[in-house]
Amino acid sequence: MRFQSTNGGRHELGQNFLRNPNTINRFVAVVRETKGGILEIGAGDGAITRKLSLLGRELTAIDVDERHVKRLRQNFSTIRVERADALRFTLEFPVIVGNIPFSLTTPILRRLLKASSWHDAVLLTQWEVARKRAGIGGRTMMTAQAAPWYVFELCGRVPAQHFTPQPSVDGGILHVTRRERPLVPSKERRGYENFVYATFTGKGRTLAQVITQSTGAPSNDVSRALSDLSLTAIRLPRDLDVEAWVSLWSRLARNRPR
Ligand SMILES: C[S@@+](CC[C@H](N)C(=O)[O-])C[C@H]1O[C@@H](n2cnc3c(N)ncnc32)[C@H](O)[C@@H]1O
Repeated sequence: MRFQSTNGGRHELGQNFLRNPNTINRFVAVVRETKGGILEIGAGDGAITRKLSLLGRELTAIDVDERHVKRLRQNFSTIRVERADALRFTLEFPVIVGNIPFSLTTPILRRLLKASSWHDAVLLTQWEVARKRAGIGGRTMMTAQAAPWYVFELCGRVPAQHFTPQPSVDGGILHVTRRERPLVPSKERRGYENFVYATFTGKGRTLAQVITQSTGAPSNDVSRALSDLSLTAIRLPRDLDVEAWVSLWSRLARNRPR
């Protein structure tokens, strides 16, 4: 069935519905391990909503498409259903989940990582995005910036054939957990993020040169820090893990005027 709404067609809304029961169960099994009320983003025709409603927890389902909202309300009388845009709706829920439109992955993730309310997010995103966020094959700048506050875990690959219509790429289940104790004090977050940005975008032939430039620290201090932290073999910022970023921040960048 071709689906139209005042928000645009199926393609614009990223309406790739999950149809594989094993994948739906796998997704909900990750959510089951979390605690507290749940917000489901992009509930669609309720394939995940149905299983979530069996967890016996408070559940709010949103979708931007009014036809889905109408049908969700008819099918799920005990849960709260709202017609809402995931880029605007409140994120004041302990747990945020969803098979989110692939085209909105980055803005939704950015929004989530800025919000302070939730403690777990379970998202079905494009496989490459889920992999990179989880730091497999190198971290993205966004992950490196967020890592002192969040743990990113990859919980499995979802073949494109498990969706209808079939997207051009596989999906991946990403579980993001807020750290109870951040590895960098939250009042230093802006400075830390700037340091990561400056290092990711900095110029230099070696990591030492890049960090010397991004921090303004003397090159001897940078070389000593990299050696003390056993990081001399690392060539690119994306290959630094969260412990390395945090150590470099506290040794070389935190107390330097910028
Ligand atoms: C990939 S489908 C997932 C549907 C269903 N949860 C499933 O897994 O089969 C994404 C859903 O997000 C909805 N959507 C698209 N843009 C949205 C937005 N900005 N805010 C909320 N929902 C949106 C679409 O209408 C669609 O139902």
